Amino acid sequence: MEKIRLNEALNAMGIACSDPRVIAGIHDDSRRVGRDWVFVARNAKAERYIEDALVKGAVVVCGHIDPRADVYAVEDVEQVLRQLIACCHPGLCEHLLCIGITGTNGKSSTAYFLYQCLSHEMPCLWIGTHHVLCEAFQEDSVHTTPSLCELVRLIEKGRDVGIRCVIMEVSSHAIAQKRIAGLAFDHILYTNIRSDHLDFHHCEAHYRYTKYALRHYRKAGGRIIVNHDDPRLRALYPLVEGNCVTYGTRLSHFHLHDVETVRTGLRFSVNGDRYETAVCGRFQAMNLTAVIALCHLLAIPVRRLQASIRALVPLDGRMQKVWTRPLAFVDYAHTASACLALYRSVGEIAHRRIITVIGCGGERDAGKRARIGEIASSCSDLCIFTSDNPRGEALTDIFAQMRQRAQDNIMIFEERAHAIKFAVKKSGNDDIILVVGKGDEKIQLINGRAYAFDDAAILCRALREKEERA
Ligand SMILES: CC(=O)N[C@H]1[C@@H](OP(=O)(O)OP(=O)(O)OC[C@H]2O[C@@H](n3ccc(=O)[nH]c3=O)[C@H](O)[C@@H]2O)O[C@H](CO)[C@@H](O)[C@@H]1O[C@H](C)C(=O)N[C@@H](C)C(=O)N[C@H](CCC(=O)O)C(=O)O
Ligand SMILES: Nc1ncnc2c1ncn2[C@@H]1O[C@H](COP(=O)(O)OP(=O)(O)OP(=O)(O)O)[C@@H](O)[C@H]1O
Ligand SMILES: N[C@H](CCC[C@H](N)C(=O)O)C(=O)O
Repeated sequence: MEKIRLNEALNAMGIACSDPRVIAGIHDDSRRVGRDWVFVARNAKAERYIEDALVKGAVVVCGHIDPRADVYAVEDVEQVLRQLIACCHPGLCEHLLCIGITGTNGKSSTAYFLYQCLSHEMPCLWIGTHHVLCEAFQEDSVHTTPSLCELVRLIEKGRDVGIRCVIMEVSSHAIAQKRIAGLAFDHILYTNIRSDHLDFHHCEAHYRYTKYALRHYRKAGGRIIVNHDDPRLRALYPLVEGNCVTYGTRLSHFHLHDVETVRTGLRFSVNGDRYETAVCGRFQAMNLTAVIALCHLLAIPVRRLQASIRALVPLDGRMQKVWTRPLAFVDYAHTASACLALYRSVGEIAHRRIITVIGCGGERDAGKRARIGEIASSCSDLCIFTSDNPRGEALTDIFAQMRQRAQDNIMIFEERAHAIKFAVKKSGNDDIILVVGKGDEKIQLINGRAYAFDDAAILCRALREKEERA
């Protein structure tokens, strides 16, 4: 961080200030600030924490005139926040290899695989939905892409421990809310664009064009790595003037072929080179092809890549096999397209029946619930609808929407743990049990409270108890 005086920084933005203290840091959360920090209260809710920040010795920037000393009123808080960060953290991404990953499904899987492959080459930092991870430290995440202030904090923290590469998942919310303002990526990778978050974006075109807008955050010469199978991504080509590198099962720069689902994971070829991995799920072959394309751009030899992919540790909660007889998986599909990919992958494994436990999150895109209910019930022999982070919504409303186009093989258990136990009770040794929607989440959010909850642990316990009883 540069040594910038408060008066210099604010005066440069036309804000009167004569305070010459050196800015120690900038944050929009009062819990993160200390002496000589700038706390930027971005909205009315945040203004409740002005006193908290002042007590800690911070100065405050907010959108309302406030008579207290050390509080500066500005017209456009968001813009001042971005300018302050640009001024105190110039070139945040310089001398770092920065890779942004976006798409409806597969961001975390792709990012984690890439993190593992690139960590053999240089120290990396992965910023994603559930984890911020590098060799020196690990933090839990709340969002797929943290706020701008948190991103700056994490990248600076990573720089302090010597990371040379940042792999970041970028959500559409983050692009729309400019959480990545001032960041620049060497390469941007698109997994796929389907439908999600229409509660926030209101229409698919807005969602899609928001995702496309990530292209503006490229460093000069940066490449865009695109899933060529996806027609919504092919529409991106004219916008990026020949800077695309394509991958997919259609004719592409990195052509995926001969995918085999085996009991031990996957085998597949890219441009004639054979890869094998313990990662499960046909959909992961596409994510891995994206990783291979990117590693190729970084001049990593195929031999080394084959070895890295053979050694990959799967990401918990993504078609995670937790039991073998019956076969039981935990998966994080929470969009209709992810559900389709999941059932396609599972369908390739020999089985008698498929028993699914699934729910849809509250206070998220309600428009996807009917389609998810339809897919899950029509692809299962028995389908149990249950809770998945209802947040502040009534479960009865969520179930009503999930049932709209569902088959008549559904049952409803409000308690997710009961639903899982019931699925286990009904299963036979040759069946497949799928527990879908929460992946490796460790909490269940109900009415503003977070309760400890772990699909994999509950499923394993129920299966173990059943086995012991038998
Ligand atoms: C609609 C939306 O984007 N809301 C975001 C917004 O909420 P908010 O303004 O209501 O925040 P709040 O938590 O009530 O707090 C108000 C303010 O007080 C501040 N505060 C709070 C407490 C305190 O002690 N001191 C303090 O200063 C907070 O930093 C915040 O600035 O600002 C908060 C702080 O940055 C975000 O956590 C919050 O994301 C909400 C919770 C959210 O869940 N967003 C989801 C939809 C989201 O962004 N999801 C995507 C997922 C995409 C995907 O993976 O597919 C994501 O990027 O993760
Ligand atoms: N390439 C893909 N195509 C279709 N579905 C996929 C693909 N990759 C993953 N999925 C599905 O999406 C689920 C979530 O995967 P992952 O966490 O990698 O995606 P994500 O985009 O990071 O999700 P989130 O938006 O919640 O962060 C998986 O469990 C699987 O069901
Ligand atoms: N990153 C996604 C995850 C949703 C997962 C599902 N379990 C839910 O809570 O809706 C989101 O926040 O929209």
